[in-house]
Amino acid sequence: MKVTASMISISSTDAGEWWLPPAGRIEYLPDWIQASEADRLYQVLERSLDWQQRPIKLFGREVLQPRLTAFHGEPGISYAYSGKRLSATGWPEPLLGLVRRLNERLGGGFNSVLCNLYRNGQDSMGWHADDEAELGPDPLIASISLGGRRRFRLKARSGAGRYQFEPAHGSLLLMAGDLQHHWLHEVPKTRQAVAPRINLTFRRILA
Ligand SMILES: O=C(O)CCC(=O)C(=O)O
Ligand SMILES: [Fe+2]
Repeated sequence: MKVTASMISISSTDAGEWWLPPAGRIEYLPDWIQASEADRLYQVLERSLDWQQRPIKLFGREVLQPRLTAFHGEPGISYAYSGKRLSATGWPEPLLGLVRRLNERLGGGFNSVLCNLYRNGQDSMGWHADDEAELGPDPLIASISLGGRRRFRLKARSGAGRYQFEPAHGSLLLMAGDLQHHWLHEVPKTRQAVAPRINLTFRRILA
């Protein structure tokens, strides 16, 4: 981990757990999925999920999200996201294997996954916290990255700190504790040539 004045860069090969002051925990596991399995997963997911560029409400206006998304999970689970409600219809095969493994190893009770496909450097996700009421007060979010490397940044709501790193192909990032109360995260646009990236954020949506 490289520390500069206001920015902490976590090397993407460093496995570890960090407590972010004043509160919140992240844990990064670069080799959660073996490279050959991660390659296969990327290809299957890119080909088989129903990727769509969905509209969101931004300052009262409808605009298209700058990325493609898909939502899956136990039938009946739905998720209100940026003014839209997404409904799950079940687990396609490759996602079922992943959620079972996460639930066995982490006990997170994950019942849904929001899938993001960043087609190029112009696709992005703006500053936000995963703090919807239906995730409960201190959600555990399990975020798997596949494909190209993109910058993932965290900034304290108080302005007191920033972290950034580039989650590796096949890596798992956990966001836990009261992280979402004190920190925002984003995947910024970049002018660099970057390969497409899939990110899967597994969540437990409370009834
Ligand atoms: O693509 C990422 O790494 C972040 C995704 C994310 O923050 C989300 O889906 O809420
Ligand atoms: Fe998020």
